[in-house]
Amino acid sequence: MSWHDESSSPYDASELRKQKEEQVETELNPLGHSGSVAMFEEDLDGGDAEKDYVMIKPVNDEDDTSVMITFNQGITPFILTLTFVASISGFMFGYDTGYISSALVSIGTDLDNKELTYGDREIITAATSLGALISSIFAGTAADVFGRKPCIMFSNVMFVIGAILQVTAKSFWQMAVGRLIMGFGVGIGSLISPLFISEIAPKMIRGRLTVINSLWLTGGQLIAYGCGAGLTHVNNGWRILVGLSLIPTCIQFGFFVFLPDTPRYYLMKGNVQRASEVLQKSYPEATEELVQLKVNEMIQLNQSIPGKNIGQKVWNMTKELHTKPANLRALIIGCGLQGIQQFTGWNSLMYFSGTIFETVGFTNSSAVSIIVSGTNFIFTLVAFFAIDKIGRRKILLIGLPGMTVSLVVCSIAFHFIGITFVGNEAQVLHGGFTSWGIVIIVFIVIFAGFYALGIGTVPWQQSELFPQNVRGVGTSFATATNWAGSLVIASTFLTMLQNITPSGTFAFFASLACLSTFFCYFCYPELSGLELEEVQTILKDGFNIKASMVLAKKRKQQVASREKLKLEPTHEIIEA
Ligand SMILES: O[C@H]1[C@H](O)[C@@H](O)[C@H](O)[C@@H](O)[C@H]1O
Repeated sequence: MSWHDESSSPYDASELRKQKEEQVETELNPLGHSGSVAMFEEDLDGGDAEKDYVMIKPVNDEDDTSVMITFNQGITPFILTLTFVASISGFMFGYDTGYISSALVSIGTDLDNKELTYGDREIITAATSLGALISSIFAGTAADVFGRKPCIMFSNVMFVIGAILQVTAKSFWQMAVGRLIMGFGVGIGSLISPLFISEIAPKMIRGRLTVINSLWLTGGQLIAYGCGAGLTHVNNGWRILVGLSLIPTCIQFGFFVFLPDTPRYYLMKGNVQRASEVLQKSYPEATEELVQLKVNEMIQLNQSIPGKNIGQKVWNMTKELHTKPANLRALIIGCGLQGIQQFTGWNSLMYFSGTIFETVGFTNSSAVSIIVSGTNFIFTLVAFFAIDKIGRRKILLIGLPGMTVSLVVCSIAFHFIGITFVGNEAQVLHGGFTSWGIVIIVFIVIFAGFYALGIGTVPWQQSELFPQNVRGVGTSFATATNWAGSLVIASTFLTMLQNITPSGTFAFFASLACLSTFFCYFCYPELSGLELEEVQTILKDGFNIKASMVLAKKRKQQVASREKLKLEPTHEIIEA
């Protein structure tokens, strides 16, 4: 696949600008208002048809190069189909990371005719995270070179090979290699699915649609826990558990044979025709001229990075990502949020909640684990409704303090239970079912709720932070941070329990959650309702928290007051 060569692009930026300004002035300003038009709700052909766009002058637009043309339509079945099919990757992510804890219990002597050692278990668990870390480093660039859709289909192939190797495994190493290959698929899917969804989503519900991926993810974890509990005592039940993962991945592959890639990707490749077709299908009510305007604008705002070959392009993109202030800020936010998501300790509960609950006196630990992952799922659903309406920033700033308090309470409760570790053995001062044990369960469930509402969900909105020309590498860095964090936590949690006690471990997570609240308060602008291209203007000369909140609010008002705007077509929307 070749890179799009800008020199052959039929679009010249200044020509485009002129053309667009003329259109803005003559066609879109029938009432004759002067200056750079902020916003209109008039049909291009001047008819009475339902209005489907607004024109927006972006914030801090010093060089005045662009006028945003945003579709303002509801969601269509086509966009919904694309979203649901892409988010099957989320399900695979959740299911494949979720089934392993129960599979490990039921494998018994099925591999090499001997029990798995503690180290074997760690290797089998960590292999998927390692595979995901490796593939996420390359996935972003691959998505730009080969396309989003072919990469997702490639991840399906990895899932199938990985699952077959595991289902038929007679030896430990075959199982571990199967998990590693499955991890390649998980890493690719975890990056590309949210990226794909954010590129096809209408801006006002982009957050929600991306959360569908997280819903499938946490739902996948819940289903894996449920199936795992049901199959624990079935002979070779773990093979069935792994085999079941083949169904969704084959469905996704089958659908993608017929579905297109994103318009933004087609434009990167210079395929204007295909981009227009997909946009038109996504917004059937938009006029042809409007689609064309949108396409032109996307070309203008998303100039691709120069370079003779892939290596040079990747190098230039990485340079652009680190040297351009808006990109660097996006990178700090993207990696920062993914790091916070992992280092505040949630996955230690996903992987080891059974151990923790047994230690504090619960015999039916798998039931409690299902309650915890069920809470994760339900509050991801709450995030689904809140993320665009209440906004990403607010739910983060509700979630992180809530997590901090829950972790502090757990830390205190662990102190009173008095657990210490001698080797791998937990010794409990006040054993059995105590009131401090109940406090721990209750606050772990509350922690799960606050986690899922904010930091469990928001970091996966990462694609919206980066402009198209560095979106691939940018999301790669952020996703790799996530998997590196997950790997570190999975492999150090038990050691932390032993060395700094459970009370110290939870206090450590609490202090990180507290620091993270400040990070989000100072560095994370409100991006709900903003165009992907508009986010760059926000990050251009600072984190612009205040400006972002004003802008997001105004975008919401625009949508809410469409009727009023028809009567009153000129409103200056944005001031610097
Ligand atoms: O957003 C997800 C989700 O919160 C999962 O429950 C967790 O296991 C993943 O690591 C995370 O990336």
